[in-house]
Amino acid sequence: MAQHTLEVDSIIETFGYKHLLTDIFIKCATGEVLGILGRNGTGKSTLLQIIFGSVETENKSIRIDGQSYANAYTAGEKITYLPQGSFLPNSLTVATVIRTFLSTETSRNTVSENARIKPFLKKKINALSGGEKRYLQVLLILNLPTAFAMLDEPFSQVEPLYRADIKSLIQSHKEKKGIIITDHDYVNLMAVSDKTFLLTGGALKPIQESKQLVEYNYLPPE
Ligand SMILES: Nc1ncnc2c1ncn2[C@@H]1O[C@H](COP(=O)(O)OP(=O)(O)OP(=O)(O)O)[C@@H](O)[C@H]1O
Repeated sequence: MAQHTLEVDSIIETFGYKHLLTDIFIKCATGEVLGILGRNGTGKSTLLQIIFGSVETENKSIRIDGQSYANAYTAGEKITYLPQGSFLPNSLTVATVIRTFLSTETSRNTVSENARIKPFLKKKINALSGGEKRYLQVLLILNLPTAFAMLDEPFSQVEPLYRADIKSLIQSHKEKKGIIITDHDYVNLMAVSDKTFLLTGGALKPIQESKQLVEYNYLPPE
């Protein structure tokens, strides 16, 4: 199996007087899931978009397999990003979306045959519930042939049984990818992540156990 490495550092992002990101260092390899927690507005989505290349920043260093990228999304099959909001066109059917989004027969079949998706193939996207849409999007993104996938709130709007499925999907796809996720569901995020970080004060702090989340004022005191 091909091994890939994503290295991120030297990111500086400031909005007005607000220093959002100042001290970021990420190293992610094939087979790893990195989880990023953080309070609302600490910059998690902005960080993922900077890595992807869809948000400009004052300074950054994004390297994949040692090569620097200004806009990693332009670099073919290197990296993909699940945004926080839906990217699915409402007027298309699920079957059409799968055909349009995925280019290989194998990946199309994998998604179409998924037990949760199969009953919806003829439905239009706007007829799916929020959680059904989220599940489909996670499945599409993970089935792209990229070396890295970044998932912004994959558990959002999703019922507990779907969350368990999404955790299994992430676990199975990490065999071939490096995966970075951010979410407010810290229990599922920590369960699926090999390494967890808390984004606070512009920096990523390594988290080994949930009591540190209380110390950093992310979780209320028990
Ligand atoms: N283009 C912009 N101009 C000014 N401020 C911005 C811009 N984009 C983001 N921000 C601010 O940067 C901060 C971080 O936003 P971001 O969406 O990255 O946070 P987040 O950690 O993902 O939050 P949440 O958990 O609520 O999704 C917010 O305070 C937001 O208002």
